[in-house]
Amino acid sequence: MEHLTKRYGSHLAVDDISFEVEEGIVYGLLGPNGAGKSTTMNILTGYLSATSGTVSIDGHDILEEASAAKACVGYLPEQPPLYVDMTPREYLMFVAELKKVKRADRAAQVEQAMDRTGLAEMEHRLIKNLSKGYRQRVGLAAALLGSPKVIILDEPTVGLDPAQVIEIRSLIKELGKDHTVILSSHILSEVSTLCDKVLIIAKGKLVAQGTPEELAQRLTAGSSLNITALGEADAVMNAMLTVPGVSEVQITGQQNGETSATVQVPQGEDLRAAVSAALAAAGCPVLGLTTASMSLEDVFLQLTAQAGDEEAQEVLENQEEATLRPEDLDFVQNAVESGESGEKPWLENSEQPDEEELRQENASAQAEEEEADEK
Ligand SMILES: Nc1ncnc2c1ncn2[C@@H]1O[C@H](COP(=O)(O)OP(=O)(O)OP(=O)(O)O)[C@@H](O)[C@H]1O
Repeated sequence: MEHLTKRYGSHLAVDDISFEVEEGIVYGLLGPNGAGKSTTMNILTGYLSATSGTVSIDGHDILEEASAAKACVGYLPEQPPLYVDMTPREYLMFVAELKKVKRADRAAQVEQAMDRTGLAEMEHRLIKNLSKGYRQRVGLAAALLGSPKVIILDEPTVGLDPAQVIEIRSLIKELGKDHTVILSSHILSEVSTLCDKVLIIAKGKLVAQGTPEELAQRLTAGSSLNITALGEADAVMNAMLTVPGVSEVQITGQQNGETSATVQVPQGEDLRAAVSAALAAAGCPVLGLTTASMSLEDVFLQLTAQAGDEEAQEVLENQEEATLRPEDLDFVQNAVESGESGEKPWLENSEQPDEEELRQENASAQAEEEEADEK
C-alpha cells in the first residue's frame, strides 16, 4: 500500500498510509473504533476505491488488474455476506463458482475448507439456524476457497462468545501457517497473541509498526524500577536522585517505616546496581526491586494519545473485566434503599399496569397454556 488516503466527504478516514506485507506472516491492524481499519481493509480488497494512493497484491494493482489482484485475496468482512437460506455446503459451492474455481475441483475445495473450519457437522443445517460462531466459520471457509495467498479478516472475533473466540483464534493461528494473514482488531491481547507484526492505526494514520515485542521495547521512553526500601520518603527520594540518569522519582507508598517508589530509567540503561548502592549508602537498605517495562497496552496508549485519541483509553477500559461505573453504583444503591422502604423510584416514570389489566392478562395466559396442554 502506498500513500493510501480515503476521504468520506470532508472526513479523512485514512490518512496517507503506506506499508508492505511480507509473505507468510500474520499482521494485525490495531486501532480503536473509527481508526480506519475497515476502510483500509475494504480498499486492500478492492471493495472500496481510495481517494488517492495505490495497492498492489503480488504485483497486481488492485484497480488496474482487479481480477488478478482479488484472486490472491480471501476476505472475511466484519459482517460476512451470507445467503442464510442455503446450507454451508450450498453456499460454499456457490462461492467457489463465483471465485471461478474449476468445476472439477469445487467439491474437493469446499470439502477441504469445511474440514479446516470445522463445519462438517453443520453441513446440512441452514445458515440462518447457525450460531454466530459457525456463521463466522462459513465466512472463513468462503475466504479460503480458491486458495488465496492472502487472507484478510476484519474483526474476526467480534460478537463471539468466549469459547467461540478461542476456537476462531486457534483457527487463525492454523491459517497463518500456510497463508499471509492480515487481521484487524481493537483487542490488544488478541493482536499480541495472534500476530507476528502489528500496525497501529489511530485517526487514519499509521502511527507505529513492528513485532509486539519490538513495539513495546522500541517505543518506550525507557523502563521503570519499582523499589521498596527501609527509610523515610525524603531520605529514599534524595538518595535515588543522586544517581546519574535518574530524573524522576515517584513515591507510591509508605508503611511501617518502609517507602515504595517508582523511578523512571532512560532507555537502554540498567540502573539497578547504582540505585541499590545509593540507597545502601544513605542508610536505606533495599527490601525489594523489580523492573517494569512497557507492555503493548502502554505503547498503544502512548501512541494513540499522541494522535490525540481519547477512544484509545476506552479500548483499554473495555478490555478490563466489567466494572460498575459510578452511575451504576447509584442505581444499585437506590434499588437497595428503596427495596428496604418498599418504594420503586426507578419505576416512577414508567407506565404502571392496571391491576385489573394484569389479572386479565394472567388469566388469558393461563387459558392458553391449558389449551396447549389439552392439545
Ligand atoms: N461510508 C462512510 N461514510 C462516511 N464516513 C464513514 C463511512 N465509513 C466509515 N466512515 C468513517 O470513517 C472513519 C473510519 O471508519 P472505519 O470503519 O474504517 O474504522 P474502524 O477502525 O474499522 O472502526 P470499527 O472498529 O468501529 O469498525 C470513522 O470515523 C467512520 O465514521
